[in-house]
Amino acid sequence: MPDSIYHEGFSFLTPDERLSFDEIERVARVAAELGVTKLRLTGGEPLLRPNLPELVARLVRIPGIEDIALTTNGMLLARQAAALRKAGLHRVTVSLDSLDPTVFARMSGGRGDLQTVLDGIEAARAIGFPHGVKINTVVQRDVNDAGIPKLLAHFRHTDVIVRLIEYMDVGNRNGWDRADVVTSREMMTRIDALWPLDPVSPAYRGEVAARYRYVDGGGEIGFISSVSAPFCGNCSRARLSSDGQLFTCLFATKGTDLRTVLRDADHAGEDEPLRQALAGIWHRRTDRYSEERQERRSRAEASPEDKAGEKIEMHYIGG
Ligand SMILES: Nc1nc2c(ncn2[C@@H]2O[C@H](COP(=O)(O)OP(=O)(O)OP(=O)(O)O)[C@@H](O)[C@H]2O)c(=O)[nH]1
Ligand SMILES: C[S@@+](CC[C@H](N)C(=O)[O-])C[C@H]1O[C@@H](n2cnc3c(N)ncnc32)[C@H](O)[C@@H]1O
Ligand code: SF4
Repeated sequence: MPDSIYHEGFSFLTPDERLSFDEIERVARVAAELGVTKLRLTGGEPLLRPNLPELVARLVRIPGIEDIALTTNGMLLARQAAALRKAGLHRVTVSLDSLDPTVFARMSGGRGDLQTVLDGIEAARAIGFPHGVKINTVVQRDVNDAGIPKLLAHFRHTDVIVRLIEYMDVGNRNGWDRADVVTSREMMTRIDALWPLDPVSPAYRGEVAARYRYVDGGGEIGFISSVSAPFCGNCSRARLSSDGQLFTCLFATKGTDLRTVLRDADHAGEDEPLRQALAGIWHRRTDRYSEERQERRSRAEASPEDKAGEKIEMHYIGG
């Protein structure tokens, strides 16, 4: 969220514009009735939402929900980890792009503090989330790629799984250039030369990360190749923004307004309109942005961001 746009005078959502916990819980419950089993709380920064553990406790109780994860920048994690664990959160993913304070500062817009994030990761590990702790690392050429071995070495021989993510053209303002992408194949070659790797079978159909283990027993690592090897064919994710828009693709230009359905006074307390809206959106969806990007590239057309129009910004719908 660049300072130039989200400065102190920026008009953020009012409490009434945001979905309440009751409304989020209701969407999650109806989604679970339709077959959703996994929820992720992301953002924006989810730990800025007051009383987040209360929301977690409510979501955990929904029949059919087997896995609740949280993706966070880690700054407020140390002080909230215990309450989140107590509320029933299954696992935590912390975004961490570098262990070099200068690179970290550059990639986080000069905000945040590396040691505080590391303390948050350590707190989460010490508390012990049942489905574990992961690190999301977005790799950008000549920005943080040289520091990846140091970051991996830090977490080898721990139960923390690092996933290296190809830098994507999300939103409209990250100045993406394909030359900045370090492909998973390239990263894998570099890492394999240091610590040989062996593939591990996917844990579930459509798993986003390709899993590997260090042959020397150093643990597990994942590669997320959304640019070089798109996985739209297996995409099973919908994203609900805090003001109640449902997005069926990370690169969507518009969402569908569920807040109006939730607050429709003529059908107060009825779940059926919400169920129909959710099921209808999912059945109609045809999103395959990353595959289309790849196809344009192979036809040597203009880059997709030239054509895509205003995409939703990633901080609005999470990763
Ligand atoms: N293009 C694309 N990228 C995605 C999608 N889902 C995840 N990603 C990328 O992968 C990163 C990690 O996503 P997570 O949901 O944390 O990881 P995951 O491995 O899919 O999740 P788990 O298997 O639940 O641990 C995101 O921050 C994105 O960069 C998707 O649907 N499309
Ligand atoms: C948008 S953040 C939101 C949640 C939280 N504020 C955080 O920092 O983790 C969620 C994830 O998006 C991913 N992400 C952000 N920008 C990306 C990009 N350009 N390409 C690929 N993934 C990206 C990162 O992996 C990050 O873990
Ligand atoms: S680009 Fe869109 S459709 Fe493809 S995997 Fe990502 S979210 Fe799903």
